[in-house]
Amino acid sequence: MPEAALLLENITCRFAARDGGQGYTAVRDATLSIAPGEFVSVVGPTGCGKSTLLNVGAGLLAPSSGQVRVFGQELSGINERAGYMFQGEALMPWRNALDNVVAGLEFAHMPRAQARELGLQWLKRVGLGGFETRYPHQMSGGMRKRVMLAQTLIRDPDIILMDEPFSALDIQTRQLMENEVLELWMAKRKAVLFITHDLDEAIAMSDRVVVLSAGPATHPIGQFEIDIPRPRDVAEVRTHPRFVELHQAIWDVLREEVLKGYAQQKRA
Ligand SMILES: Nc1ncnc2c1ncn2[C@@H]1O[C@H](COP(=O)(O)OP(=O)(O)OP(=O)(O)O)[C@@H](O)[C@H]1O
Repeated sequence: MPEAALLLENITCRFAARDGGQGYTAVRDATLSIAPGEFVSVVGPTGCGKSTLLNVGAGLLAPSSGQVRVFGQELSGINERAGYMFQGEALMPWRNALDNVVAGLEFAHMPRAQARELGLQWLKRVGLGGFETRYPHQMSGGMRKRVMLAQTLIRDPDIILMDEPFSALDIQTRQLMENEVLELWMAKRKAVLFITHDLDEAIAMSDRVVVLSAGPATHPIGQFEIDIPRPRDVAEVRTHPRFVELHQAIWDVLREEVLKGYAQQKRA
């Protein structure tokens, strides 16, 4: 078997309580592997620990126990082979689109002219050719997401970590962006870990969907190969008979957890 691009092995994450109380075990003994070139989505009820797992994979959060391996190497510190696209707005408001896109290259000391050239190419690739001098407040939510996408992909990471990147967008813009991500991914075939609470999105995009249990002590409780042919259009694929079948099968596992998660939130 080829080496996993990203392997989270027996990960447990405990958060200390502020008042010196018991603390909270968000994730317990979770194992998750993503092969090179594989697109894996993780779904689970709200607050179950999806972002926590992603942060562990990014090297932003050290697990309480367990191990992270990146192409076979044990990870300590930031995962330099990964690009990370957050849920919220992560653009620097004082920088225009181009300067936001090339920020990572600048930090990596790429010469300015070369970074600029690459930045303009990437802006074009995400449909923002000619918008390089726009500031974040002069762009729509969808345009800002495109800038974030270019900012993530410009460094050509071998692993792409996405945490509900399109959840704030309206449905049409969201589907356009999902198709764009799939197109870019088909061209480069990097390993993707995609976090979402939207099962339709997960099935439409992925090679494999992993279902997490409700918290505390979240861990994977099911995984499903998405054997629907590519290329896929995320809107059209929803009517594919196999999509409907897979949706039913995954929802059967997820439903119970969503109800548990909801009940816990009401108690909190
Ligand atoms: N730094 C922290 N300190 C204490 N508790 C935390 C911390 N980070 C996360 N948690 C808790 O761990 C649990 C999992 O959080 P996480 O953000 O990973 O869930 P999620 O599945 O990504 O949520 P959502 O679906 O709402 O985005 C939550 O109960 C959260 O309150």
